[in-house]
Amino acid sequence: MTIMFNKHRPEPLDDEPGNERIRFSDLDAGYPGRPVLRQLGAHIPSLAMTALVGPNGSGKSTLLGVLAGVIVPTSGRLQYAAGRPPAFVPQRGAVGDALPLTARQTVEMGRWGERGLWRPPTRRDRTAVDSAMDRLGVAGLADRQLGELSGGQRQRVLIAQGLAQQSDLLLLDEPTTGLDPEARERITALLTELVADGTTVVQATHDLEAARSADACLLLSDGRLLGQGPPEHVLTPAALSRIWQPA
Ligand SMILES: Nc1ncnc2c1ncn2[C@@H]1O[C@H](COP(=O)(O)OP(=O)(O)OP(=O)(O)O)[C@@H](O)[C@H]1O
Repeated sequence: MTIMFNKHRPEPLDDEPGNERIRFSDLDAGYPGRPVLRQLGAHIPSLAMTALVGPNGSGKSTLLGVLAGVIVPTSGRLQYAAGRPPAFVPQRGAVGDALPLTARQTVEMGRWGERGLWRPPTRRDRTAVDSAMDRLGVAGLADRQLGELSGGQRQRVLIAQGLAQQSDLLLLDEPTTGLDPEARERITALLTELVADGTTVVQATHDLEAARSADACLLLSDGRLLGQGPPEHVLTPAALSRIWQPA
């Protein structure tokens, strides 16, 4: 399983207007020999839900990886308002089914960044894990193997791992993709509650319904930013048909 903690020292915002959690400008990023993001400039509003939207391969996961600090931009500026390092919940498909981990062990991994890999868990760690599992309704699955859980259950365990990191900035890669409507609704409602409780949430999503209910959207196409702002301004029929028109 890839568990990604932000190890880099983030650059602080030079002026703190109070409503921006992350700001980036002229950002280029990608993989060796594969540039993806090109000259992106935008901000992530504080205490709000932001949806990253765009077709397959447009760069949503890459941008999340950059915001999480696990992909280093090749150029540009990336600044964070004061706060905890981000918690990153990767795509469910990126997590191996065959790993011999229980649901609880998976959530406990969320504490590694804070406590270090080899130190025994403290009471604070156990409380953080218990409370994240309760909140996601997965406490009853604690001893079940991750690989034998349903897609929705596994997704909730992964979000609990993110919550156990006790960050005020939660980044999620397609948290509702491939789930049935009930599981989707449950996760969407939980993310909305987290925002109300003071967390800034960013999710990459293919789910236009979820994107329309976000506070802000960044619309990506081919590694470029086509629009940012409230969903009703960004996800217009013209913009959507332009990027999703059949080849
Ligand atoms: N580890 C990697 N190494 C090389 N190229 C990669 C890697 N991961 C992604 N890419 C490429 O980078 C581009 C952007 O991928 P990314 O996963 O960011 O897009 P996405 O919008 O999240 O797509 P999807 O909706 O399919 O998840 C794609 O062309 C992809 O093939």
